[in-house]
Amino acid sequence: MDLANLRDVTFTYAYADSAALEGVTLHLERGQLYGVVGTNGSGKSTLCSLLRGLIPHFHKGTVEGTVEILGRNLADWNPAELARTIGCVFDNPFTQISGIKDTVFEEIAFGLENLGVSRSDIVDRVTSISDRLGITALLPKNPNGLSGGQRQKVAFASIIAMDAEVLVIDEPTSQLDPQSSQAVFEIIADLKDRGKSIVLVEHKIDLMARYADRLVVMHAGKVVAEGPTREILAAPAVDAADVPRPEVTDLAFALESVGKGLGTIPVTRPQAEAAIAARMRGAQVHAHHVA
Ligand SMILES: Nc1ncnc2c1ncn2[C@@H]1O[C@H](COP(=O)(O)OP(=O)(O)OP(=O)(O)O)[C@@H](O)[C@H]1O
Repeated sequence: MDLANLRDVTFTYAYADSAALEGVTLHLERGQLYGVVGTNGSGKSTLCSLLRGLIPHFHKGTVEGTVEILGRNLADWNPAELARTIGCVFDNPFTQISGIKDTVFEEIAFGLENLGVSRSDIVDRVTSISDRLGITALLPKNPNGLSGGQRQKVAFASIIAMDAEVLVIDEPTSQLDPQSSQAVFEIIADLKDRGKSIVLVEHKIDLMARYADRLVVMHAGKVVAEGPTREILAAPAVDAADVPRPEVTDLAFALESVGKGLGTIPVTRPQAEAAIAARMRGAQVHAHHVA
């Protein structure tokens, strides 16, 4: 069964003059980490809201076309059941924190209590995710006194702790420092390795290049490309959508344009290092033959 099938979907928010999604046809499989990239306003968050069923129940507007989530038409899902099946981290951590809990621990535990998880399981899950995110020291604190980045980690931890089958994650690292961003990506990659299906919106292209299995490229409400990350980052659709490439990819293209190509287009630093090492070995062998 597929994660999602969208066929010719157009969505216009109530009172908006133009469509936020336009003629989107997209097939998402389970067990993959999909990265969604595109400039501001290209429709990434709207796509997340649709996959999570917030459109059209919460965000009003007109949906045309067909949306199937886990083999079931979106309209046939019970919203509460969909919420349990698909965990969603929103791009604004300020709206995701409940504001009714006195400690970070209770904030992260909140969703688990609603699911009826036992107290000992709650303690295990909250301590384990907090440890991985480096927020153990925050657990006794009041959530209202946290910095933006700390809030973002708590919002992320609250959703991850719930262990949903599918995760839709919108810009989880927008307020995080580089080490914390990396930790968040590693947690997401581990979840994928444990069989979860993940749709992740993120602007940090180097992290996307390293961790996403496949990329969905959006531009002006349309999906303009979808495919394996390395292939997509080398494709012209990325330029047309104004999405930046990783620096190592730009560098490889620049070398190619002056006739000194690496013979491959890397999208991560380890790939670039391997390509350069192979090129240097080739040059040494050549020099040896010439001598
Ligand atoms: N609640 C809303 N009501 C009306 N229009 C909206 C609403 N939310 C988003 N839009 C519009 O829909 C379009 C797509 O917005 P969306 O938030 O999906 O883009 P995005 O790619 O997630 O952008 P960003 O990178 O800035 O988060 C934009 O033109 C935006 O102005």
